[in-house]
Amino acid sequence: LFCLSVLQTSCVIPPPSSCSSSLSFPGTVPHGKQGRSHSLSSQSSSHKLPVSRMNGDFTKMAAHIDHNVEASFNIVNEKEKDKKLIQTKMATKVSQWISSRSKLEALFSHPLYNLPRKHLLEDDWLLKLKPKNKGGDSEEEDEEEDSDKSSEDSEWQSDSEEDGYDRANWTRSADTHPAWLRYHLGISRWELYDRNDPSVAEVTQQMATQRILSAVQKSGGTQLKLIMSFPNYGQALLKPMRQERDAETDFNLFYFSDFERHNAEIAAFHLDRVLGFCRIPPVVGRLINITREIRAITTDHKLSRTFFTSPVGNLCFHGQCEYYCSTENPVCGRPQVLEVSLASMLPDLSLAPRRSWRSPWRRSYSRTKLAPWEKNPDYCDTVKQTPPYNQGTRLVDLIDMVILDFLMSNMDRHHYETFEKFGNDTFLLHLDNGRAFGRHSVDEPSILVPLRQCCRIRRSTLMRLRLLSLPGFRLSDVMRESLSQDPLESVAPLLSVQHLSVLDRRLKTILKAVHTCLEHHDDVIHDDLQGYDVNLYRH
Ligand SMILES: Nc1ncnc2c1ncn2[C@@H]1O[C@H](COP(=O)(O)OP(=O)(O)OP(=O)(O)O)[C@@H](O)[C@H]1O
Ligand SMILES: [Mn+2]
Repeated sequence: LFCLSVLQTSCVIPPPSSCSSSLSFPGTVPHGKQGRSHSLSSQSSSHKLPVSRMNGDFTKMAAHIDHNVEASFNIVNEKEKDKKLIQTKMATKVSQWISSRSKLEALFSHPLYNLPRKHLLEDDWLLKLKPKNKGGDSEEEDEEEDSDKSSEDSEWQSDSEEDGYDRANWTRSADTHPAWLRYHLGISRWELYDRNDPSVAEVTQQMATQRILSAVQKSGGTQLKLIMSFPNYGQALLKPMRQERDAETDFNLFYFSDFERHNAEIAAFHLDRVLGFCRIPPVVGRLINITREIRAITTDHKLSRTFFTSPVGNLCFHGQCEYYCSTENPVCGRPQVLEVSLASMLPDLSLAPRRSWRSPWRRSYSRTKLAPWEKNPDYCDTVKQTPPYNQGTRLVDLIDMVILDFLMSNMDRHHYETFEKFGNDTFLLHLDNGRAFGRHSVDEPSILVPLRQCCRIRRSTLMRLRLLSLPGFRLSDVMRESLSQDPLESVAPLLSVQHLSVLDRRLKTILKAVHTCLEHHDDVIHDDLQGYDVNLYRH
């Protein structure tokens, strides 16, 4: 294997892709980000057991149990009753062991979640470190340069330990970078992050625990959001808890007049990852102290002016924004403690501009008007001929997003974004999921309309959905397990049992819709597994 990037000083054999759209064409040399950023390892900290290991363990354990049962039988041969009792005990043990086996680990070890990675060229990375002024890029020179921090790396340095920020001595070497920077440097044309990149777990862990140094309101969008800053210069987008997490959206409310939910932002990140997309920035839950971690440190005067104590003595604020920023719609602590979601910030727009695309299936956002797709059953025929949906993977990317949205009942996907650098050949960012998981008692069939009208789906997506419908990988089970990693789970489950179980129901509906498509059309499958031995990916 060889390594192309001028940045790297050593090469590691690249691991397979952890996310869906980063498929390589068979026969190409895989070239992963681990080959580019030498401090990154392909081992995930949270998923240590590959399934083959677990299967091995299972066989060993089964053999051990068999042996024990046999031995026990010899001793208690004459006592039929005891024999039955032991048999029952052993059977219970085995079933307990099977049920305690991690379905999530098994899922992420499945070949469909470890497809070979697409061959990445320099232009397929969102960001790159500035090239050196001096010629040459040998390892020795890199080290030499790293030690000579006062010259070329000066712009990465900060001596300012005032205000609580860390002293930053970032060089070209990845191990001097904070986790958020390593995560940013890992963003590629086909995925926002690599599921196995340890920096992603580190970013999440740091957002949940690091000291908060600053909190200011984020402009743009309609609801209250804060940008929080951490000592290592990382930042996160905060959305507060505004209603009980299990409160169902009022049936008389339109989709555009509903509060955002912090738990929906968290659960959406997990769902997107479980579906194998990796298109939502890492999100984590946290309990914050409104006085200490917002009011006392904010330099945002517009925000400071909105704090007040409620009649029952809870500390509240409402900020200033287009909707719901009023004394009638406060964000309140108990009495000062508030549940929030923290989403890792994407690279600044000045470094990585993004393009916002209006969804062709956008709702009318009116109480009376219908959107064009609601009036014309053949609407997709037009979309299919309209750039950028007429070539590349844009249409099936949109269908992936529709599947995510139908599962979590998000009707608010009016726009999606892409990184401008990558033009039309890139993944779609699934930002803003705060209005998802609002109702569990009903499903929203209109969210699935693009799939029904277009009848197109990626083969890899369909196969992963089928996998998630099997008892061994059941979507609700892997989601419960994935969410259990979030710190807020210790307060209360992030998704109630009802919200979890509707995931399985909705998954069935999606598979039925695809089945109906397959019965009536012959170009339903976008074959992104062409050239692969599909049997390898069957279950
Ligand atoms: N993790 C992130 N990093 C950087 N920017 C982000 C992130 N998440 C969202 N944004 C940007 O902030 C804008 C507002 O965020 P978001 O859409 O979540 O808020 P909102 O109040 O729900 O907006 P709207 O009312 O328009 O739906 C988004 O359009 C997006 O460009
Ligand atoms: Mn929104």
